[in-house]
Formats: sequence, C-alpha cells, structure tokens
Amino acid sequence: MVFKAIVVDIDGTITYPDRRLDFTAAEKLRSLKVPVVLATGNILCYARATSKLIGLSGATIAENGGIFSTAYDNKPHIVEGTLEECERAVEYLSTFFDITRLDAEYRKTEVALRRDFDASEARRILRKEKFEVEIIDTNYAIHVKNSRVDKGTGLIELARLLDFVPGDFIAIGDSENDREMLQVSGFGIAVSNADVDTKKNADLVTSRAYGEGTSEAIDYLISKKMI
Ligand SMILES: O=C(O)COP(=O)(O)O
Ligand SMILES: [Mg+2]
Repeated sequence: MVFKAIVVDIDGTITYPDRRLDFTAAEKLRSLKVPVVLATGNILCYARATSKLIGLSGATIAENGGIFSTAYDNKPHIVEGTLEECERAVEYLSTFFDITRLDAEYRKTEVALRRDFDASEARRILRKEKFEVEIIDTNYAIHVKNSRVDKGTGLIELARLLDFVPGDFIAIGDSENDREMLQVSGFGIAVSNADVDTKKNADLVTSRAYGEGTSEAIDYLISKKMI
C-alpha cells in the first residue's frame, strides 16, 4: 500500500537519547516527496522551529495534540478548555510532591513537569480524585494532559485541514504519548527504544534505536514503495 504522508515524533525518534538532532534522520525526512508532519509533546514554537530548521513545511502537532498547525506561519488551532483541569490536577499534586513546571509561560493546553517525582504514584493519587487528566511520561518530561486530547486526536484534526485522512499517514514514534497517533494512522512504526506498550501498537518495530531507527524506517518504506 502507498501512503500519502508521514507524521513523526521528535524527542527520542529523530534525536539521540540526549535530544541532539540526528542529522541523518533529518536529511532523510527533508528529502521525502510526501508531506512530513512533526508531532510532539513539546510546545508549538519548538515543533515549528524543528520543522523549519529541518526544511519541512511547518505542519505540526504540539502539546500532545492540544495545538496543531498546517504550516510554519499559519494561525495555530488550539483546543480550548483543556488547560484548566490540568492546572487543577497539578495544583493538587503539588501538595504531595515538590514539582517543577516546564515552559509554563508558553503552554496553552496542558502542563509539563520535570521528571523528578514518581509519575506512577501521581497517577494513583489523581485517579482517586477523578480528575479528567492523564499523566504521560515521555522520558523527557511528565505531562499532565486532558484525557480528550492526544497526538491521535491532533492527527485526525490536522489531517482534515490538510485534506487527508489519518489512514493516509505513516506514523513513527517512541513513547506512550505516541500510542494513539500510531493507532489512528494507516501504518505505525515504533523505533526500538520505544516502551513495550508503544511497540504493541505499532505495525513495525525497527531494529535500530532513536534517530537511527527512523532512518531505518524511512529506508524500509522507500524500499517497499510505501511512500
Ligand atoms: O516533550 C516531551 O516530553 C517529549 O516530546 P516528544 O513528544 O517529541 O517525544
Ligand atoms: Mg518521543
């Protein structure tokens, strides 16, 4: 089957473990003929800058689906009403843990926290109080995000704006915030550093890790004429 576009996670998927961009993966993405969307838990300006600097269109999904944008300087779409519940949940968590917010001045739809407290314990605490949020650990940050948005819902919305359907996309990712994106895409790929659950939701798992895994995936897709 031939797919029309690709959506790729940033941290842990086109980077080295320490977040340095893997230039080979970036070159391969830049040379593709199909549109390449970057999808991240990070903030919109990080996603847009990464896309622009690689040489892509700037079509991005940021804040785990809370924000999406069709091109570099187009007005972004921001899912309204999602931040408040996350703020309440984080306020509650701050009575249990000494937590540090990341990029609070830029985040519009969710809260990201430094990974220096026990996310599983925080999950248990919030579940008891019935907050409508999810705690996601990407290995780079702990995100407190609204349950109704994820990179999958972001891809559904952005695909529509780009005149595609989610099934037109091949998705590549590495962690639990990529799961829904892999599920709604037409073909999901997990790089080998991905967690077990993310791998379970993928159609293909690469043998190489991080950016090298993405380079391997792109070579595979081209060799199989899937893009
Ligand atoms: O911002 C994070 O925590 C991770 O970002 P990612 O979704 O690009 O891997
Ligand atoms: Mg990632």
